[in-house]
Amino acid sequence: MDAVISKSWVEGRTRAPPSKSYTHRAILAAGYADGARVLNPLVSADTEATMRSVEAFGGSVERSTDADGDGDVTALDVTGFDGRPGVPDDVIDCANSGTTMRLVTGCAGLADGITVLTGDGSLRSRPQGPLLDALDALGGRAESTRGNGQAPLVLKGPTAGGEVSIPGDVSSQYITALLMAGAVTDEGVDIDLETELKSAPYVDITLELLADFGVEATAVFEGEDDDHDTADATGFHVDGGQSYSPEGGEYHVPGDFSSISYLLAAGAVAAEEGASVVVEGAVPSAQGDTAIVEILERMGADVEWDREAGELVVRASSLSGVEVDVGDTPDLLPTIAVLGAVADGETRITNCEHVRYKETDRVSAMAEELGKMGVEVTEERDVLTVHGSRTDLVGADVDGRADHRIVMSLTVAGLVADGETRVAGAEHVDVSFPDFFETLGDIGADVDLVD
Ligand SMILES: O=C(O)C1=C[C@@H](OP(=O)(O)O)[C@@H](O)[C@H](O)C1
Ligand SMILES: C=C(OP(=O)(O)O)C(=O)O
Repeated sequence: MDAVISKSWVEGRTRAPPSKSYTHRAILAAGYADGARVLNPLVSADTEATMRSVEAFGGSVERSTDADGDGDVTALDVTGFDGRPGVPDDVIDCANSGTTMRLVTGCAGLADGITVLTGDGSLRSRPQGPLLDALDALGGRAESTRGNGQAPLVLKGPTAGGEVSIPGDVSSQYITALLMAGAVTDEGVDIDLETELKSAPYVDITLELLADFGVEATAVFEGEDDDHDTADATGFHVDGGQSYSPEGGEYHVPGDFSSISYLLAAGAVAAEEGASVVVEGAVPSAQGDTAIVEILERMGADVEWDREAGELVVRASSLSGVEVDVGDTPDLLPTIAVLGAVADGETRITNCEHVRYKETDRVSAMAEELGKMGVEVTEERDVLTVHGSRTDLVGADVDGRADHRIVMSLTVAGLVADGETRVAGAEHVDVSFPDFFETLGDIGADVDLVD
């Protein structure tokens, strides 16, 4: 399916979809528990892969829908496997979801037998090697069928826990996987980081959610580190023998700031003079991607965040290029690249090598696709520089690379490009923001979906 976008103004009130990262963790944590009710879940292709996984280990997931009959899922009632996952009857298909594959690898390490994980072509090309080595070091067995550190994966437990060392600059999801599983091992898990940690706020999300499920895990710091920024951690620790149990038996998922970034970007670049876009459901949480608010401010955008009300307002703004380090916030790169294309001057996106290990190499993808729209972009291994100017953007046929974030960010670029922009692979928004096109349409974007 293609999305065909014409230059348009946006204005109005909209709502953030629930967080993908919190939903994955909440479903799996409920699986590790006796069970729990997950309120305001994101139901998307990726989180459905995590639901299937919990079911494969012996749990169940029931959906409750709105009384108004619109089919919106308001809660997931998860029956858990209480820290002891069973051996799955079949291969688990993690589809396009890196989070599912990594977090479920940790869980598979607890099962007394073999678990096989696979996924789509993109997921089968992403790096799993360090996590497989960690599981081996903990006394389990973990193999890539092709011996290249990529899925399909064959995993054998059970592991009792122990000490592992792992790089921190490939994926923080390895740490999340080991902490979530480590809490229900006999001995607990000590993780020593071999390199600096990238995507650190995602580990903060994990620590926050674990605490809400009554599980204690901590970052380890060396020396005189007073500010205790997780990005500076040298390791992590979780005691074994813990039980997952959220207060009141339920957990509420906050709005998703990676998804919000497209709505804010749309408002900043395509709201008419005097008009605004308001995003509800923007409550503070551990999400690193809340940085989009500060990035927009630095670019000169007129944006206000009422944290108490969970409401963001952005107005028509003229933007200037800035330098942004995305070490903590890899998922913002496509949004920032588009903002940079519209802004005057140079936007340098630094510390971005790990953004190449996503659904696609997003550094190259944004350089090439924005290039097709007339934008001058310079790509280095760890830096993407966008030489922006609103007047340079021209509509073009671009490829969403079967990657939800590339599709959504190029759609936002299409709102300000001269002429028609056609983004191939529009259906992939179902990974994190299934209602993306409807939401944009509701605030005035001229977008048609065509087969
Ligand atoms: O743990 C998570 O929920 C995520 C961690 C990040 O990945 P890496 O840690 O692999 O950078 C992020 O890019 C991904 O979208 C979600
Ligand atoms: C990289 C992403 O997710 P995952 O790693 O779960 O595939 C993403 O949502 O941008």
